[in-house]
Amino acid sequence: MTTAPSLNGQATAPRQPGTFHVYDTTLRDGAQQEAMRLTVADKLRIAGYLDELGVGWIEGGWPGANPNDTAFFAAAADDLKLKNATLVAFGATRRPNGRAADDPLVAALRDSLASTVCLVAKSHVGHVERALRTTREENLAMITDTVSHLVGEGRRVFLDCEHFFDGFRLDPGYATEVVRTAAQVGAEVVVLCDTNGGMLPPWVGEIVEQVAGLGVPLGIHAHNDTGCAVANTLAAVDAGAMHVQGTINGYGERTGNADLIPVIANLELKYGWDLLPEGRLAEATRISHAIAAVTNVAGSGRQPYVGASAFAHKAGLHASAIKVDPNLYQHIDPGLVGNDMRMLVSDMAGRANIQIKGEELGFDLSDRDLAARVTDAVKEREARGYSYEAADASFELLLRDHTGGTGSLPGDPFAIEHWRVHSQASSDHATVTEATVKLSAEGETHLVVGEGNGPVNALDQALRDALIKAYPQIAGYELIDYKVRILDSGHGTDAVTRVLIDTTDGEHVWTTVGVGANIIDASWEALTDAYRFGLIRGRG
Ligand SMILES: CC(=O)SCCNC(=O)CCNC(=O)[C@H](O)C(C)(C)COP(=O)(O)OP(=O)(O)OC[C@H]1O[C@@H](n2cnc3c(N)ncnc32)[C@H](O)[C@@H]1OP(=O)(O)O
Ligand SMILES: CC(=O)C(=O)O
Repeated sequence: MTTAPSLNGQATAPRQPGTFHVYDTTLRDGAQQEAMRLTVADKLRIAGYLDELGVGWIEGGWPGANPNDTAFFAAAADDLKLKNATLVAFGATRRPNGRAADDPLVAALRDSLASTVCLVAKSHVGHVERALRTTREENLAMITDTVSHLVGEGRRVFLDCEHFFDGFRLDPGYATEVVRTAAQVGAEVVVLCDTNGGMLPPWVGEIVEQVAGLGVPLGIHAHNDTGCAVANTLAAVDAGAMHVQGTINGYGERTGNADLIPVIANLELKYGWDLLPEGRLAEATRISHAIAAVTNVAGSGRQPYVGASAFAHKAGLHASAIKVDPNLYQHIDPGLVGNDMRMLVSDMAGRANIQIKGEELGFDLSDRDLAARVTDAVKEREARGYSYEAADASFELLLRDHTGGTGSLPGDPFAIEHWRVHSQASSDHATVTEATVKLSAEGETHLVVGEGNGPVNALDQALRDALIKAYPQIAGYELIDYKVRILDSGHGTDAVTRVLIDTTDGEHVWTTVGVGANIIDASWEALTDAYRFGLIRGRG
């Protein structure tokens, strides 16, 4: 373990495993994200992934608040076998002027059978008086009664102080009293929450440092409304917090919570602390993407550490230095978080991008002149509207043309003689589209007519029927996506059009691009390249 410098230039104290909590709230606060709806089965799968990642605590939801969360805790008690993590039930302090022992929502926490409970409590006088509509004293009594009741029932208790930072700025004495009270009656960690997400790192650091003087183990729960949730979390840690809360992919209410993966990765890779079990950080990218597949809410490609673009390089100057040493333009080795470096090909590419990408695809572009010719061709075609960043297969065909059919892509599988397409209205006013394609393949000529629900569909049908005679494997190809983008929309109906087509053979997916003033020309180019690429690669 190394000791890394903190922002103020002082050495950050290394923490030993076990003394620091990594607490995930994807299943509770993450599920508060707009349009997120997790079933019990989804929650069980996500809990499994979180356990694999190696977080210490998984907040599973609020039993008693809705049937789904109550059912999740029942299912978890039966089926969830966690190896690393402890499952936590979330809930609120009892209602004002009652008894925790009689409160139905506190009963649901007990009934959840979770060994650890995280209670949310008010720490902002405005919320006590206006939202809870009770007195400051009664709020402290609610905390005292609920924490001691659950501790008495054998539960470990953490306490989330809602709106702590705003509350502290308004009335530091009362906010501090809430922390002291909770700790005195048995809360193991008191978590300071930036519920409205309006804080900035220096403000968080200053307040946490003051509260840390109490000697109570502190946690941090930061929302991302200023775009500072991860930075605020680190500021709290620098000031003494020993428990970080966050969600995978930063899911959560409004703009989300602190994204737990960058929080962990920063603490492990920049501060040099060991937080996850050995080797688990290298699973972060896979697990982030697997959880996104379950939530059906994709993470951003630009997510730090785990995003598809996190180590993608587009600019020529970057690529030329990366050829010498990837570390010159990367803050870490992507493999440390299970991600990969990607080289992008576009009009911002220089020779180095083309050489690195070509090498990745099995082409020898070490000849400077050849690499320069391909670079020029890419720039010239991108200026006309092609986009090779999104269409690896078309880039591979372009490389093949420039390397004379050598490398991994030998000769052309078919030659088009001509094609035409026409649509006409039938007697019942439906539009019928027919396409004719004549091509030669494997020494034979095929003339085929196809019908479709539109010109592109009819052309695809005719092309497929013509090729299938020579290449039966085409039956296994499927066009899975077709995207059209108008490039100079100011031109109206005579604008240049870019078409991107995704094709699969059931195992691989490849993307081809076509460009033209005529949408059918653009589609035809992307379509023929899709079949050409699949057939050539199938031979290799
Ligand atoms: C900052 C956070 O994200 S905390 C987590 C928030 N998550 C959720 O709210 C999701 C789950 N919530 C729910 O399903 C519901 O709000 C329930 C079941 C908890 C409560 O539902 P209802 O009884 O219909 O009350 P409602 O939601 O309208 O209002 C919340 C009540 O809790 C009270 N309350 C708010 N915070 C607390 C607290 N820390 N301790 C005790 N009571 C509280 C409010 O004063 C209000 O009381 P009232 O019923 O006397 O007006
Ligand atoms: C508890 C919580 O989710 C918050 O204060 O944001």
